[in-house]
Amino acid sequence: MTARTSLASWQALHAHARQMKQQHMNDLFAADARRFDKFSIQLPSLLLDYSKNLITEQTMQQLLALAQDCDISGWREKMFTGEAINRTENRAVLHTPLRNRSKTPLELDGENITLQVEQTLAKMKNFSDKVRQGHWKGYSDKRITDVVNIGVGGSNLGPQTVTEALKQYSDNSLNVHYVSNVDGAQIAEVLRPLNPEKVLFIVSSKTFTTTETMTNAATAVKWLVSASFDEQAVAKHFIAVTASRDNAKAFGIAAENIFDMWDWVGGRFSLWSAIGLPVALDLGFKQFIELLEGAHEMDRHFRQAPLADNAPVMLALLSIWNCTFLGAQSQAILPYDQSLHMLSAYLQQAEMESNGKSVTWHGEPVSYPTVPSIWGELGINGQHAFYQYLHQSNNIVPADFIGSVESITPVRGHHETLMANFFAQTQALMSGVDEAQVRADLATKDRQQDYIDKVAPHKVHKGNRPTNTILMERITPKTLGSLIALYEHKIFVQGIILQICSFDQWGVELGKGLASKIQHQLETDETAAGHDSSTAGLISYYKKMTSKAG
Ligand SMILES: O=P(O)(O)OC[C@H]1O[C@](O)(CO)[C@@H](O)[C@@H]1O
Repeated sequence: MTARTSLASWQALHAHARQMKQQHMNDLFAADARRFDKFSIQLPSLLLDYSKNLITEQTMQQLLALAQDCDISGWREKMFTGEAINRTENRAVLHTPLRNRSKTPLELDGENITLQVEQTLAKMKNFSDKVRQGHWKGYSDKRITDVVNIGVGGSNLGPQTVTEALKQYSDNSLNVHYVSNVDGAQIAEVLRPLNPEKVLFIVSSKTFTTTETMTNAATAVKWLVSASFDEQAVAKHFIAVTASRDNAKAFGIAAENIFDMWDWVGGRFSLWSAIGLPVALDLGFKQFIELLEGAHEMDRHFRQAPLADNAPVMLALLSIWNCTFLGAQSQAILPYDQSLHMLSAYLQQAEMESNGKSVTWHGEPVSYPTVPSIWGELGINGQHAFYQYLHQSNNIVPADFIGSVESITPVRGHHETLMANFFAQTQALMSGVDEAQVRADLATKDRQQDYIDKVAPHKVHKGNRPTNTILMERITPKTLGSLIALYEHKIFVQGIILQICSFDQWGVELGKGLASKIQHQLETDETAAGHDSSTAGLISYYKKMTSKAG
């Protein structure tokens, strides 16, 4: 297969990038009154405006040529039809059938995937209805009031991001809590106010081997049994979501309390599977289905829209343009809607665990930057914290601004203030203000010349900082489903163009292995052998201090 760098479209983009670095977006906007119309895409759930990027029509044509050379359409079909595109693990990548509300039949290795998905959804419906309606009883025959999801990474971030985003849609039948950190402080804090008789634990782990999750789950079992004095209580208070029934059963979860997921669903793409059960418990099954419908709507757009009008494809191409060709190293996710306060953490895992890699599909070193580091915060909080850096540092940080036309929780006067900032920031990042303007402005304020000379350079904003604006109609289960699926497909397209294996995560294994060896050394008298002097020194110091404290 041709290396990306030897494609004519790739080389042409490099040459074009050199020219574009000399351009300013202000001039591009001045030269073309139709820039917004040309560089925006309107979908039922959202509007994507990407006109505030350092692009021209030629840039977009060249990026689309690259997408075609990389056979995005072909790879997209391979994903949707279940080819084993997760090469290193030889697995299909099938999060899309989890939300295929058209229920299009799909077979994989002789198994009817659609049927398996529908059966699990039916089990989720029965279970969530039963718990929400108070028919599922704890060991002392009391109804469940609190649900604690124990899981980490993809088994936590998806459902928690959605639960937080859709709080306003909950009827508060149940309180849903999340425990992900193995720092005992978190589980202790979550359990402290809860009544064991009324708590249901969901142990969510695709592998059912993740140390942090298993440690938290074991603590939860002890907490329950020490209150109920009955090992049998576990069957009424613990359920599991996993691709490993055997591991869940070995842990002590009753077979009928296990919800299946499958190896063809990646952890960070698993929100749509039974991993989303806390969402169904919190909001009701109907709203969980609406979330799936929103994602399915985006799947259809991604699969059917021509590449030039395809929102996920555009987001991916622009990220590659900004990072691989123009040299940006990080990207900010800046939601202005309070409900999306966990979105940047969610997308951090989705993009960085997928594409933060440095060898190609063929195991050769990649010779170009792959994906940026993803970070972010609610926009308004960011404005009063790190936006200084976005506006005036020497590093260019492309940013996605995400806001809603309508607030879910309208409070008179607030939304306009919020959205005025939302629109102002992308404008300021794009247009900036040059020294002549700064000086003219200070002069109109009757400032002394020596003050103007001193301050003017500090007030210059170079502008020309790329942003995408995603304007949602309103955050609902459906539009949120679409938004998340938009980014999932963006990540897929990035991976194909950059020739990265997006669906494995070998990079998390090395640390896991070392931690288990070190844990043994912490818990026993074994000396901290087999480490570099820094790690050995730290472990010895820790052991000395804990033995003093003990
Ligand atoms: O669901 P599991 O198997 O507990 O894994 C949790 C998370 O851990 C990771 O494997 C990374 O350590 C993620 O990919 C995954 O989402």
